[in-house]
Parts: sequence; C-alpha cells; structure tokens
Amino acid sequence: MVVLSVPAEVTVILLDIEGTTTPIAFVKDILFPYIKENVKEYLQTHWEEEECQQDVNLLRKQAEEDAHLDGAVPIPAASGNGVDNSQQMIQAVVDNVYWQMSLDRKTTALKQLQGHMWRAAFTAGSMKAEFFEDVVPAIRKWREAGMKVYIYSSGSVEAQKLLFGHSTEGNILELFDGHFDTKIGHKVESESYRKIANSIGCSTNNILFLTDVTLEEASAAEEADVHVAVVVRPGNAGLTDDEKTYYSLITSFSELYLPSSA
Ligand SMILES: CSCCC(=O)C(=O)COP(=O)(O)O
Ligand SMILES: [Mg+2]
Repeated sequence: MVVLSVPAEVTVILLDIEGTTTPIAFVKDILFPYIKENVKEYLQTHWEEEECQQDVNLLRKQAEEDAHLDGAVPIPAASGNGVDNSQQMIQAVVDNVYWQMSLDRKTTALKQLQGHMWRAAFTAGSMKAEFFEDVVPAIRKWREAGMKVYIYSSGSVEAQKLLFGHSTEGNILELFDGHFDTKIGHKVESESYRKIANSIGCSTNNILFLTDVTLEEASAAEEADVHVAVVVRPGNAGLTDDEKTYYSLITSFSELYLPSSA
C-alpha cells in the first residue's frame, strides 16, 4: 500500500466532500436531480415563508452580479402582489437555479437554497449520504491520534450537517470539530484558507487539506501555505501527468500515515 507521511506540524485535517469523502455520483445522480425535480414545487409550497424569501433575495442579488454572463437568468424585483406575479417570479427562480446548476456553480445563494431543500429528504429518511468505505474508520483513527478534523465544502454548512447527520453510517457529526462553506470565501481563493486557519486558531501550515480538485482548489490552498493531498477516487476527473507528478496523491484515507499515531 502507498503511504503518505503527514508532516509533523499538521494538527488539523480539512476535508472536501464531493469527490473526497463522498462519490461524485452521489452528488450528481442523487442530490442534484432532487433539486431539479423538486425546486418548483418547493418554491410554490414555501413561497410565503421568511426563509424561502431570504433564499430568493440572495438568488436575486446573485442574478444581478451575473447579469453580464452568457445565458444568465434574471430574477425580477417583486413589483406587486397576486398569484400571477408570484408564479412569474417562481418560474424565474426555477430557470435561474437550472441555469446555475447547468454550470455547476458554487454560489452561496444556490447552495443555501439547495441545503434548505435537502432538509426534507434527509430528515424524512428518504435520502442517506454515502461515504467511501475508508472515510469513517480513518477519521476515527485521526481523532484518536489527536488530530482535529474539519469540513470545507461549497455545500452550505447546513447541507453538510444534513449529510453527516443522516448517512448510511448513521449520524457521524461528532467526528468533526467544525464546518466551513463559501461564507468564509470560495475554495479557489487562497484567502479562504487563511481565514479558516484564523478561525480554527492555528497556522495555515498546521492544516492538511484533502481535495479532488487540483486546479484552483489545491493550488489556492497551497498558495496559503496549507499542506495538500489530492484524493483520487473512482468517478473523479482525471489528472494530467504533470499534476500526478506535482501533487501528493492518495486513493484512500487509510494511506495517510500520522507519525503521532505510530
Ligand atoms: C453538502 S455538500 C453537497 C454537495 C455540493 O453541493 C457541492 O457543491 C460539493 O462541493 P465540494 O466543495 O464538497 O466539492
Ligand atoms: Mg470536491
């Protein structure tokens, strides 16, 4: 088995979700289709609720920022009352969500609505998150060895808690010391990793970030002096020969060797 030695200065392991703890197929074939199939009905049912209106306002602000992009779908300002107005607005939000999802955008606005929508499916037990089989045993071992373990995903913190709280392995939220999402900054910006270190109360070089995305995520983390290992999983995007040479690669969390656990 390949073994990757974790530098002695590392005290925190920061985990991506999609393609790292969880198969991309679970996200693309279960989580995202659920949104597409249910977004219209969800908006119609919850339209008058404050949480739903906050989600719509955030999506509208994002749509304004996106106005210059090819194919962007505007969400008009609420101009009047009445069923027709609400139905037009709902259709605009649905079209905007579909457009953003067609580009796999990671905007806070889209991720917030998605998190709220998944709540019903996870809490009803009709959806259970999946993890690669090495994930839970490895995290338990890291914690026994004294590591802190955090999640950093584009999925909202609320969605992350649903995922880890309702999984095929039960509720495993206790395995994490905390969660970060795009509210701290996007995963492709190195400043986000500095803010995470600051929030945890450690230096960036005390963190090892595990992700499947080399271009921009791994590189942004590295730029902030965070240690990075790229996780190669079935279904993940392929890596170039240069990326394979440049990055430390693991195919399972069990390949990480912690000197402190020897
Ligand atoms: C609770 S995570 C749901 C998956 C998701 O929406 C997503 O964007 C995953 O992004 P990641 O940063 O974990 O690759
Ligand atoms: Mg990922």
